[in-house]
Amino acid sequence: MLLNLVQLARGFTCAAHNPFINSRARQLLTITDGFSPAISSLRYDTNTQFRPRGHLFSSTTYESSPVPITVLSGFLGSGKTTLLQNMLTNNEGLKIAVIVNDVASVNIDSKLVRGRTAARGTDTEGDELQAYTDDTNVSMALPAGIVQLQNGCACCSISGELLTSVSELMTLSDMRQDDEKFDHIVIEMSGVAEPRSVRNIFQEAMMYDMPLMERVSLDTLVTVIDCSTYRDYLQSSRLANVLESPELFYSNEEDRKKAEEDDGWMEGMSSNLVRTLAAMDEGGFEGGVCDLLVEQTEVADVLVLNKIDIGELESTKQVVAALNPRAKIIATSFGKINQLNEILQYSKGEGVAMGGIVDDHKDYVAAAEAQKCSDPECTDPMHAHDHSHSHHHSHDDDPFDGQSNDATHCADPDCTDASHSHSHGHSSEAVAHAGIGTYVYHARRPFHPSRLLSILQKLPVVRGVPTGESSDNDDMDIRTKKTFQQVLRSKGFCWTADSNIKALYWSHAGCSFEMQCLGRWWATLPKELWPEDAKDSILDDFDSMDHDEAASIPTSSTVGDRRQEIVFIGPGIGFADSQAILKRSLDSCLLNDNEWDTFRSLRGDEASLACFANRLEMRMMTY
Ligand SMILES: Nc1nc2c(ncn2[C@@H]2O[C@H](COP(=O)(O)OP(=O)(O)OP(=O)(O)O)[C@@H](O)[C@H]2O)c(=O)[nH]1
Repeated sequence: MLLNLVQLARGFTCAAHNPFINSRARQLLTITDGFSPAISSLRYDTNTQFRPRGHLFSSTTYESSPVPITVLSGFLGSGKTTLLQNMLTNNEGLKIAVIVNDVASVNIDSKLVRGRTAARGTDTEGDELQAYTDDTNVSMALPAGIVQLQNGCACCSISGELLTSVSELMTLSDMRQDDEKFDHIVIEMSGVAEPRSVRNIFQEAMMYDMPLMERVSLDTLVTVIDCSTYRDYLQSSRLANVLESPELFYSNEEDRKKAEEDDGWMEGMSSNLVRTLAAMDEGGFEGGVCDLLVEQTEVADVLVLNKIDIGELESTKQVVAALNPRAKIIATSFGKINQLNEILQYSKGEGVAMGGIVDDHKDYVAAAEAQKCSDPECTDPMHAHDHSHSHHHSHDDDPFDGQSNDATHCADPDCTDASHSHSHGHSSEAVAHAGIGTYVYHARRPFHPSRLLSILQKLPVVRGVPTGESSDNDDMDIRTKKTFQQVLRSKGFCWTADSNIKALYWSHAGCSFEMQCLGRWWATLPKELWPEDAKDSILDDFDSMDHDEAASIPTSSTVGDRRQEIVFIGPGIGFADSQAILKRSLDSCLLNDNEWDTFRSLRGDEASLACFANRLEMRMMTY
C-alpha cells in the first residue's frame, strides 16, 4: 500500500484539477489515514516517471516527433493576444496552431487572432473544421488551426477540455498535407489562469500514458508581464475587483449574469464591500491579484516584459528576476519579439514543464545562495555575505541552527563595534528604495505554532493567517515590523511542533498566506520505500547521513529532512541587517530547549497537537 502511495502521490499532487484521479487519490489517502511522502513531483521523479516515455515519441505509431506546445500566460490585459498576433504575423514559415482560452462566453481573443490569420489568407480550412464544431460551445474549432476554449478557465473549470482541444488540433493536422501539418501549438491562457495547473494537466496526461502525449509535448511556459502595472499590483494588497474583472469571480458568463440579476443591489455598494462579498461567493476567486501575478511569474521559462513604452522596465525586471531567477527575460513593446525561437521551443521541455513545486523551491534556494557576495573585502550592505570574520555576536553557538548559511552571522543590527565591516541602520527610505533581495532561513527545530502565528501576523497579509490572540510580540520593535512588512514573497519547507510527521509548505504572496501539507517527511518512511533514483537527492536534505529514525525520538540529535527552509524575497531583504532581523525573529519562534525536550518525549501526532495546538489552517497540497 505504501509503495502504491509513493506512486500515487504524484497523481495526488495535482488531483484537484483532474476529476478522474481526484476521487481515487483521495480515497487512498483516506484509507491509509496518513500522508503521502512529500515528493510533489520532484524533478528526479519526473525524470524517472516521464522521461522513459520519450521512447514512445519515436515509437512506430507516429513517425514524426511530438509537436511542441508553448503556453502563454499573463494577467488580464498584459498583452498576450498582441504577442500572439505578432507571432502569427511573423511566423517564420512555421505552421502554428493556436488554442485561445477566454473565460467569457464570447472569445474576443480568438476573434482577434482569427482576424489576424484570416487577413493573411490562411483560413482556407473551413470545410474540414466544421466537423469539429462543438454544440456545447465549449470548444470550437475555427479556421486556420485555431481552437477556442471558452466559458471557463482552461486551468480549472474546463481543464478537461484543454487536452480535447489539443487532440482536435492534432486530428486537424493529420488531415492536412504533409507540408501543412502543424509545427507548433501555442495555447493562450485566460488572464486569470494559473500556469502551474496547466503544467499539471500535461504531467498527469503523461503519467497516465495518454496516447495524445505521444504526439505532443509541453515545451515552454511563457508569461507576459505588463510593466505599466506590475509593481503596483504586486505591492498593493489589491484584491481582485468584481466590477473590473468579473471573470475572476465567476466561472462562466451565465453565473455572472445570474449573480447580476440576483444582486443588482450591489451597484450602489462600495466597491470594497462588493469585492469582499464576491470573494466569498462559493467557487469565486478568493485570492488577491498579487497571488496570481506571483504564480504566473514563478512558473515560467520565459518572461516577456511588455508595455515598456509606458511602463517601468528596470524596476519590473528586478522584481521578476527575484521572483523567478531561472527565467529568460525579454523586454517588448506591443509584444514585438525579434525571433520566434526566443519563445517557441526555448526550453525544449527541459525547464518548468518538467518541474514540480519542490524543484521550484530547490532552484530558488540555490539561486539565493548563489547571490551571496564572495568578496571578503566587500562592505556593500546590499550584498549578502558569509564572511563573519571575528564577529563576537556570531551565531556559531546558536543552539537551534548550526547550519544557517546566510548573511546573518555578522549582522547584528544592534552591534556598534566599529571594527566590523558591515553597515547598519539604513534609513527607512533607503530600505524602501532598496533593490529586491533574497534571504533563506534555515533551522532544524520545529516552530512553536502560536509564536509562529504571531510572526505571521506581522507579514503584510490579509488572508490566510488567523487574527486575534497569539503569543505576545507586540513589543516587537518598529524595524522588525517594517522588515516583515517589506516581504513580498516567502515560501518553503516548514516544520511545526504539532506534528513530527507532516512536511508543511509555507507560501505567502503579497497579501495572502497559506500553509499546505506536502505529505510526510521522507525520514518517516523506511528507506526501502524511497524511489531508488531519488535517494541521493532525498539525503541532500538530511542533517545527517546516519540519521536513524527509530532512535530519533527521543535520543538522537538528528532530525532527518525535517527542517525550516524558507525563502524571503522583498525590497531591502538583501541587507544584512534585514536578514539578521528575520533570522532573530524566526529563531525566537523555534522551540526552546525545554519545549524541545517535551516535544521529543511526546508519542505520536495526537500528543504533539494536544501539547502544541496550531490555529493555522492547513490544506493538503494539490499540485
Ligand atoms: N502601450 C502599450 N499597449 C499595449 C502593449 N501591448 C498591448 N497593448 C494594449 O493593451 C491592451 C491589452 O492587450 P491584449 O493583447 O489584448 O492583452 P491580453 O493579455 O491578451 O488581455 P486579456 O485577454 O484580457 O487577458 C490592448 O489594448 C493592446 O493594444 C504595449 O506594449 N504597449
